[in-house]
Formats: sequence, structure tokens, C-alpha cells
Amino acid sequence: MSERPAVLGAETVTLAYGHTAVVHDVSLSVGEGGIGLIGESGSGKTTLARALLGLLRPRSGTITYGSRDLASLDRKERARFRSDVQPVFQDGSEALDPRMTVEASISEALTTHHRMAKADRRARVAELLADVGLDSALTARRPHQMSGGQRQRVAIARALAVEPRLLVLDEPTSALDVTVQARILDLLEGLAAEHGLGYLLITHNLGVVDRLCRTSHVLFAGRVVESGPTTDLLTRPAHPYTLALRDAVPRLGGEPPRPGGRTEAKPAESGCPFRLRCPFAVDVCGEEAPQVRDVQGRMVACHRAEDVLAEGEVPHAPRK
Ligand SMILES: Nc1ncnc2c1ncn2[C@@H]1O[C@H](COP(=O)(O)OP(=O)(O)OP(=O)(O)O)[C@@H](O)[C@H]1O
Repeated sequence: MSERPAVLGAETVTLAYGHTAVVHDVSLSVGEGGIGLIGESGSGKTTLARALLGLLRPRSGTITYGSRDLASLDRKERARFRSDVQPVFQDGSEALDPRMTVEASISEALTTHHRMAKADRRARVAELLADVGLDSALTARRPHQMSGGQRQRVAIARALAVEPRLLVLDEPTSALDVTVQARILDLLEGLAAEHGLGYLLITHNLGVVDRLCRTSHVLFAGRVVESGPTTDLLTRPAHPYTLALRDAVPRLGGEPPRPGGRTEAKPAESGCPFRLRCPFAVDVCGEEAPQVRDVQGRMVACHRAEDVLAEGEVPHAPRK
């Protein structure tokens, strides 16, 4: 496996549970800095994250790490991949064994990946806790004896213990209250810069990626409908779903939005999947699935991308 750059990629990946495909033909790559993946609940974000972590095999397409297909790594390379690419999930408790103290939990990561001597481990645990802004007095606590924010900090310290190169952050703050969310995001931003980490930040909140990711992908019903510089997606969306997401940006801590017209409507099975919720939908949207194309610096799958761009701040009530 090559040393640099550490690039994790999905190439035209389709993912399924049984016979049901839930992610379709997705391509993206995560290297230096932050990449955002945005979409509402059920759009396939976690499924894609699991595939990128090597926990779910694509039905078709390839997950790559460096120049290698993840599926072709031998045992040693796989072990290396597992320490290079670390997940941080929504609720820190998922990463932490409820029976283990903070010290034991972080030490375990250190032993598994670095075979560190006991005395060195103690010192390293204290360093890692300081890195994530936690007092070393917490080392004897178990997960249920801490707040959600503290648990998430411990989970981040545990992920950092193995000196990863990339993080997959799946809604890392959505289980936390507002002020704690902001602090954890600041922490992640600082740590990523300090350690030169690349990361994929998965969220339903466009406001969150705006702070941490230069480039973002918008997922709807398992398909990337728009990709480009995050600032462009926010200031001039080219897909009606991005526009609706932008206008529904929840405050930190808010409920995940289901923006875009009749939000109860399921993705359409023919033509454009978003058309039943789309205020821009016209006949062609029911007849042909839009292909991804380059429109003014972003990739977008919408027959009416130029109109969406031109109209800018269009209200998203259906026009018909
Ligand atoms: N283990 C599973 N077996 C079958 N279907 C699943 C499984 N996990 C998820 N799904 C389905 O796959 C689709 C995508 O789910 P996924 O959890 O990836 O979405 P998500 O965007 O991460 O949503 P959320 O933000 O609510 O976590 C959903 O329709 C979901 O019901």
C-alpha cells in the first residue's frame, strides 16, 4: 500500500441489503481535508460509510484505498487499513464498551495497534485525553458515568490513539445538545488540521459541512444529485434538493429536515427520483432520469439545473 496520499474512494458503487439496492452508482474520494456527505434520513449515508470502512461489500463498483481495491487486501494490509481509517459514529457509546473505563478503552486501542508498553500507554492516554479537552480525572469512568459530549470526546481520543490518516465521521454531533455540538465540531476541525487528517463528514445539516468541508456531495435516495464546492452548494445550489436543504438548514441541534415540497412523497421509481417533491418538475423529469453533468463548476443530476441556478432563491412550494 502506498504511503501517500491516503485516499479512500468509492467508484460507481452500488450497495444493497438483500435484493434491495439503497445506494446507486456513487463515486467520491476522501483525501486531504474534509469532504461532506449530506442527505436526509434514509438517503444511504450510513450504508455508504459502512462500505467505505470495509464493513459492507459493494454489489457493484469498487471501494479503493490508495491504488488498491479494498476487497483485494490481504490480512496484514487489512489490519493496516483498519487503523488508517477510523470511524466516529453519532453516539460515542457505540465505540465504547460499557464495561470498560476510559483508560482501559483507549489503552486497548493502543495495544491492539501499537503494542505499547504499559507505562507508555498511561502517559499516552493522558496525552490523548488532553488533546480532546478532557480532564485526566475521567480515566476511571465508564461510559454511563459521562455526558454525551464527554463520551464523544473519548470516542474521538480512541480513534486518534491508532494514529489514523482518515476519519469517517457519521453524524458525529447529532446526538449532542447545541452548545456541545459546536464544541465538538471545533475540536474535530482543530484535530484534523493539527494531525493532517482527511475526513468524510456525514450529516443532514448543510450548516455543519459549511464549516468543515471544502467539497460536498448531496445524496438523495441513494444517489449523488449534486457535488461541488460547499460554498457554491450553499450560495447557488443547482439541484432543487440542495436548494431545499439549504433553505431548511436546521439550527445546530435541530431535527433532521425532509425538505422539498411534499416531503411525505417517496422517491419516484421512474424518471428523476426527486420529481414528486420538486417545485421545478416538468414532463421530461417523469420521462428520463437525469444524468450527472457539469453545470458551472459543480456536478449535478437535474434536467433543470440551469433554471434552478438562475432562479436562486426560489421558494420551494410546488408551483403546479
Ligand atoms: N441492515 C439493514 N437491512 C436492510 N435495510 C437497511 C439496513 N440498514 C439500512 N437499511 C435501509 O437502507 C436505506 C439507507 O439507510 P441508511 O441508514 O444508510 O440511511 P442514512 O442516510 O444513514 O439515514 P439516517 O440519517 O437515518 O441514519 C434505508 O432505506 C434503510 O431503511
